[in-house]
Amino acid sequence: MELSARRLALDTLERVAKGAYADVALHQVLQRYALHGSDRTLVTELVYGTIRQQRTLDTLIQGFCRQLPPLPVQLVLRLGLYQLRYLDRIPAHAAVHSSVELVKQIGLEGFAKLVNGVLRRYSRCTTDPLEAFIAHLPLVSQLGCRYSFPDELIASWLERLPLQECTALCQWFNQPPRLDLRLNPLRITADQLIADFETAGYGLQPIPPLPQGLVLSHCGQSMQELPGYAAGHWSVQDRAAQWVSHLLDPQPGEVVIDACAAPGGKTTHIAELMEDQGRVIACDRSPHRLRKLAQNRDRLGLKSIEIHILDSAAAGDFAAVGDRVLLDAPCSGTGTLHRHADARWRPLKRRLGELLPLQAQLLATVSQWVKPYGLLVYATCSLEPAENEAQIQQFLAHHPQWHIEPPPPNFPLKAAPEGWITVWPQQQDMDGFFMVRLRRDS
Ligand SMILES: C[S@@+](CC[C@H](N)C(=O)[O-])C[C@H]1O[C@@H](n2cnc3c(N)ncnc32)[C@H](O)[C@@H]1O
Repeated sequence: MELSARRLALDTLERVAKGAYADVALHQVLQRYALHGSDRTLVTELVYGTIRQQRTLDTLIQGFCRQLPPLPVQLVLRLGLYQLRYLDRIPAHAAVHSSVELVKQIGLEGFAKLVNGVLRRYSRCTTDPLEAFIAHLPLVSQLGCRYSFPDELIASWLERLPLQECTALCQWFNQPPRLDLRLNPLRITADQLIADFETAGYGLQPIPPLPQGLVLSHCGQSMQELPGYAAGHWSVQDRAAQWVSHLLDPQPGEVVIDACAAPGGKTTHIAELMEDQGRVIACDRSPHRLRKLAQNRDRLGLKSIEIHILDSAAAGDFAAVGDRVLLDAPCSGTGTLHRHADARWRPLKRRLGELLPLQAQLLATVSQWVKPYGLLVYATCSLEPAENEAQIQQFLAHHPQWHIEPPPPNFPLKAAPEGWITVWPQQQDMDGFFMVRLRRDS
């Protein structure tokens, strides 16, 4: 059974190598073969782990082989080395044997000796061979190979963090993501939800001082199989993302516009905080993602959310309509690299070239949706200053009728002197985020 799990992991990795998103490719495989329990866990771990550690694994492969083998063999080697290096529960002989069998199974038996040789040499090493392979590289590339990140991300972090912090950030992003839930107070109490999970064999702990936040101790199941999902008792949302809606602080009866709303994590939180009273206008340009928002809204039983398919960068539809507006902008996602195993490999500079003008245009347009003296919250799950601090400075320079309103003094996330909040994962043990409140003066 374990061998077939590895074969499915290999098939998924091949699809990702051809350009598929890792989560989409994995989801399709898990669905098609109806995998459950330990097989599901193993395939997920092998796929995400191998993609995440790709640069480290390739550095090892290059160190052991004179030239890189063809891609399918390289993928088998990555999988084998991943098991040897990162998975304590798989004995070395099993990792080597199953990799040799795997390369035979895909019709490349001519490479069985190479796979056997590389994995055996690695498993016999008494010290980590990686350090010798990277010793001659500059510091940025050494860190990139050791923690498996592209040089451009490491270089960007080193501009703002001391070496020790940068290392801690890399290590934090290489941990499997934790699962935070947000309970729906309109449907259930925290005590009841914790009791329901306990009955089903799961530990659920509150996350003080976050009012609706709960952390799940472990999860081998898909979300839908956990207690109370279909009944709308909770949503999945990281604690950092939950703080964004608290910074917005929507009140019952208000008009609140979520300009980039899908799939609705924050929209539904906003409606819950408003006790489902008032008007929550959820806009997004992606009909597919908005369908997910509609499903979440209906599952959670929220009536105050209306959905609009539109380009929020262009639309003037809601001039001075919102008491509060949230712009949870499309961004590089460099604060959530642990959640999307392949995200770190998307070229940052090229992505910023597309995102920065879009974010600026979105800010310019949706700021007009705020009533005089109303509030706008700008948020990203990025750690890149160009998408965050610089974007806000540029907005304020061109919009003198706006100013930053720092969070209230009792707000648990500490703000910079400028009034914005940057959440560094390695310091605060939550997703990386940027959030800021802007007040319209007139
Ligand atoms: C960071 S995600 C939003 C996540 C969402 N707020 C949540 O908490 O679930 C950014 C969203 O912006 C949307 N988007 C990108 N460009 C847009 C535009 N010009 N107009 C409206 N939505 C846009 C994307 O489709 C995506 O759903």
